[in-house]
Amino acid sequence: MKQAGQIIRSYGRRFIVESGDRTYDCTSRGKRVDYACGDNVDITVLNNEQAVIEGTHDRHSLLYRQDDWRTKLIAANVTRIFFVTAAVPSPSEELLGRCLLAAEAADIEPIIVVNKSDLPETDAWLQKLQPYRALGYQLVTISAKQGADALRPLLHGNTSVLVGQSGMGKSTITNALLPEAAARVGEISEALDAGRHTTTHAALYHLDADSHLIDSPGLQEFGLSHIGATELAGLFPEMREFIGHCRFHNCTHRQEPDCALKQASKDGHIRPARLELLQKLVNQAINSK
Ligand SMILES: Nc1nc2c(ncn2[C@@H]2O[C@H](COP(=O)(O)OP(=O)(O)OP(=O)(O)O)[C@@H](O)[C@H]2O)c(=O)[nH]1
Ligand SMILES: [Zn+2]
Repeated sequence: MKQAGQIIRSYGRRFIVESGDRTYDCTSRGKRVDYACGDNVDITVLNNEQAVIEGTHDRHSLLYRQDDWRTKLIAANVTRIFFVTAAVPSPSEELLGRCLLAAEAADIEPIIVVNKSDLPETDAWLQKLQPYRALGYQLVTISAKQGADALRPLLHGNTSVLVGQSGMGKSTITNALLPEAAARVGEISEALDAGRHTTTHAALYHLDADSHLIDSPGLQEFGLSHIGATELAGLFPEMREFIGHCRFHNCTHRQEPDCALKQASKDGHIRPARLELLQKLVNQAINSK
């Protein structure tokens, strides 16, 4: 008999599905792997521990990244993305920029969490991130080692996902918010991860009846080849008002004369680093065709 459930762990090919007050270790029909943590699914129960995923229900949202040929689903049905960053170890501003674009493309609100505020290096990194606040993104500064309660009001009523480079503190945040659940889940993941400390799979935790949190594995890259060249500029909030004012209606904002975005950058309305990111992504989108 089929029953409904939700994927709360995704190991790539194996999934843990929560259904009612039970969890099942699941495989998928035909070895389908296009399921993500947070997906609402139908399962066929085989026994007390095992079930098979038959398919997903419609998704409200899907956050994913795509390198040239590989699609990596990050989380489904999330309403907020927390990009977790810290001054140590070496944060990448490009990765932040790419993640913000993926959030804009998926129509999910991103929030930037600057973790490790206890470290002296944090001030300089926070300064570098101020322009993102001007773009309308919320920045929250915390020290997860001391607690993550400042995030609670932002998590409330949402299904949130933590994304970011490895070592920025996503798991520390999860543990601070959910000491008991994390300890319980630690048992499952230890058996599967053979004692590794780094997060190797996405995991969904319940904060309360309507607030849920997904911790995801650390990212080193964030491929956006699912976003077409013409779509990219519209995902940069500061570029929107200039789109449509270039001399050529199909301007790619690279070599063309009288490009409204390049002019806006010269006039100080668009930071050069952001225009360079756009141009780099347009190059990649055009070359990968
Ligand atoms: N100083 C300081 N260190 C922190 C803080 N939060 C986390 N750390 C440390 O940063 C390191 C990485 O933390 P994790 O929570 O494992 O990072 P992660 O983002 O989950 O990393 P992955 O699982 O690899 O994706 C650990 O040594 C933490 O103790 C903080 O607020 N201040
Ligand atoms: Zn242009």
